[in-house]
Amino acid sequence: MAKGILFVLSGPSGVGKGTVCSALREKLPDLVYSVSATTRNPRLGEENGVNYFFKTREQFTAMMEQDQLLEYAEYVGNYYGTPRDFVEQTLANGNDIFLEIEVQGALQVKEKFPEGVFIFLLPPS
Ligand SMILES: Nc1nc2c(ncn2[C@@H]2O[C@H](COP(=O)(O)OP(=O)(O)O)[C@@H](O)[C@H]2O)c(=O)[nH]1
Ligand SMILES: Nc1ncnc2c1ncn2[C@@H]1O[C@H](COP(=O)(O)OP(=O)(O)O)[C@@H](O)[C@H]1O
Repeated sequence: MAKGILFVLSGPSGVGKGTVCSALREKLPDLVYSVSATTRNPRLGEENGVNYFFKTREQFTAMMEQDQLLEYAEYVGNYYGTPRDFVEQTLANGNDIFLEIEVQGALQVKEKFPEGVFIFLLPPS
C-alpha cells in the first residue's frame, strides 16, 4: 500500500496558521490531524486528547526521553511535541496526516521526513 502524505503547516506566531487550519478542517473533515502534546494549561473549551494531550513537565520529559515524540520545541515557556506513533501509523496505513506546528519543530520534521509537504505561511509585510 502506498504511504500517506505528511503535510506540515508552519510559520511565525500570529500569521494565521490556526485560521487556515480551521478552514481546512471544515473543507476536509476526513483528513487526519495530529494532536500534539503540550505542557501549557488547557484554555476554556479545550479538551484533553482533542485539542492537545495536556501533560505535566515530568510527563513530557518522559515522552522526550522515551523517543515518543517526532519533534518537540519550547515555545513561550511551554513544551509542544508531536506524538510519533500516531503519525507513523497513519502514514503506514496509507492515510495522509496534517501537522500544525511552530517553525523549530517543522525543521526537525523536515530532517526526518524530507518527502513531506511543508507549508510556511509568511505575513504580507
Ligand atoms: N513544535 C511544535 N509546535 C507546536 C505543536 N503543537 C502546536 N505547536 C505550536 O505551538 C504554538 C502555540 O500554540 P498554542 O499554545 O495552541 O497557541 P496559539 O496557536 O498561538 O493560539 C503554535 O505556533 C503552534 O503551531 C507541536 O506538536 N510541536
Ligand atoms: N488572511 C488574514 N488576513 C488578516 N488577518 C488574518 C488572516 N488570517 C488570520 N488573521 C487574523 O490574524 C490573527 C492570528 O491568526 P491565527 O490563525 O491565530 O495565527 P497563528 O495560529 O499563526 O498564531 C487572528 O486574529 C486572525 O483572525
